[in-house]
Amino acid sequence: MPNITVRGAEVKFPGTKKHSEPVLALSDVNLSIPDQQFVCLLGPSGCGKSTLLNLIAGFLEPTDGEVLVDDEPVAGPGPERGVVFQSANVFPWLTCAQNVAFGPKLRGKSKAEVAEQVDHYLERVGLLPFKDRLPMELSGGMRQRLSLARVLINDPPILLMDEPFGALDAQTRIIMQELLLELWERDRKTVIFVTHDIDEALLLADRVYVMSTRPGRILDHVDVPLARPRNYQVSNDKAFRDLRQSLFEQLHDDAAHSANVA
Ligand SMILES: Nc1ncnc2c1ncn2[C@@H]1O[C@H](COP(=O)(O)OP(=O)(O)OP(=O)(O)O)[C@@H](O)[C@H]1O
Repeated sequence: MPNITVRGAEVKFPGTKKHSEPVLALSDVNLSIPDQQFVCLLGPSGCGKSTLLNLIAGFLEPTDGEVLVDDEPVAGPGPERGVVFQSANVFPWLTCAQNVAFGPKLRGKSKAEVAEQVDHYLERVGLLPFKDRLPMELSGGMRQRLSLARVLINDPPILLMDEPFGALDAQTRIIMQELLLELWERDRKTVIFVTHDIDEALLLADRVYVMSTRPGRILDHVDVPLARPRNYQVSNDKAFRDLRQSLFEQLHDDAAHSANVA
């Protein structure tokens, strides 16, 4: 089972015609994520959360340092890392069932096996009654469920999620967070989940990594001692409220400090 190590990672984007200065997006980032841990990367907009996730996904290479999965350097995207993006990643011309079948079909699974798996994963995300619908007939939350099913059917041991519920309304967002918790309780995949929402991070994570304003560094990590299984009511716990306050202060102080030195 894989674990993830990021050592001394730096990402510097070269200057472009529009922005002639290079952008130092990440500086000396170190992480060690054991199997089955649910980790949130928490930080303000533009601090480099997506850049860090893209490094681990293998979409980007570090300009310094290294990223290892199961002690092997990451040399590009791989089947053991499933990625869920903020906007639903689905083919609009395929039905829900066809969308979910896409991955296993590509891997040459038999028709019967694919059909059975498609039903199973659509059921798990609550979309089985919509299997013959097109994505445009679904709500935003349902489309994101479909994205999740498309990734889960490939059964990657690692899930990389980039603000997957960021575009959803508050109620749908809670339902999706609880669905993700339920799926995770059963599968215990290693999850790295990007968010700028403190409550979301505390509801979901075993460990929250707090990132600084740009260039992104890991300021701190906080282990979340709240009992599992969790649902949204955990936010009424005193421990939750205390952690929320302390994370808020940490993010606030870092933002104030960088505003003063800017
Ligand atoms: N391809 C790129 N070329 C140049 N600069 C980039 C590129 N991608 C990201 N950046 C810059 O790197 C910094 C970090 O961006 P990133 O998207 O990782 O932040 P983020 O924390 O995920 O932000 P948000 O929460 O708003 O999505 C930003 O200043 C961004 O403008």
